[in-house]
Amino acid sequence: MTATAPARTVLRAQGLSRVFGTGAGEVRALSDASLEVAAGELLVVRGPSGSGKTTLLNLLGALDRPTSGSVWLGDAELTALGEKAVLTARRERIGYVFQSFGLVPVLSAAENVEVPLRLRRTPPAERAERVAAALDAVGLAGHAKQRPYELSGGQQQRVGIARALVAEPEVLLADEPTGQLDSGTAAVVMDLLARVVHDRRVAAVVSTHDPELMARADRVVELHDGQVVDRGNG
Ligand SMILES: Nc1ncnc2c1ncn2[C@@H]1O[C@H](COP(=O)(O)OP(=O)(O)OP(=O)(O)O)[C@@H](O)[C@H]1O
Repeated sequence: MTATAPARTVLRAQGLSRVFGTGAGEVRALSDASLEVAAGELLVVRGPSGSGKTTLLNLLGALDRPTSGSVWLGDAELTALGEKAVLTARRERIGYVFQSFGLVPVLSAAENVEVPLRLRRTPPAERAERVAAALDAVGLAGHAKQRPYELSGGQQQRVGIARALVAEPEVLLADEPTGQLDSGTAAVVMDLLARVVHDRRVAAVVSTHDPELMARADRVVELHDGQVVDRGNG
């Protein structure tokens, strides 16, 4: 008999709420949302436009602070850290993938992937090695010198994934990563994301509108009007 150790929880949100003050009054974007993500798990957050997916991902990634509730990354309570410590946690422990890729247009694919390593002051020789390995892992070894405009949308997002993973984060957050891709390319990118999450044992949260992308999820959380309404296939 083989015993499998339960997967380690890496990211945990407890009772997260976020209220935005606007000229027209208060908007409750997220209400009392709780979730956990384990190492090597791909959690998909789905829900209609305006349901709070981006708000939730921004809070999980410490890009925003909740009105109430907490986010834990391992033993560290992200929501209790000061600005400097949050910045360090973001650089060292979390990788981000954006819907519009977020690549720097004047930098090559390799230079874009290198950015997180420069921010972490990784020595140049090690940077070159890790960038090459990251581009290889997303199938772009032959495209290192190309600028973003010389790449297709799917290739640009693969560069985005390589950049998010090059520094070996514990957490990967992707907000609508396939939102600007046609359905065939979206499927390729989502398959790649699922593979790297499982291979590298990253705890990943991916938001999407696209029902087809649910198939790659280990677990699905559904948001409606800022509330977790359903735990889908999990
Ligand atoms: N900075 C802000 N100020 C005011 N209201 C905001 C702000 N950010 C989000 N909201 C509101 O919070 C709610 C949730 O928005 P959010 O962007 O999180 O939804 P979403 O599910 O990501 O939507 P989409 O799928 O369209 O990207 C919406 O009603 C939105 O208008």
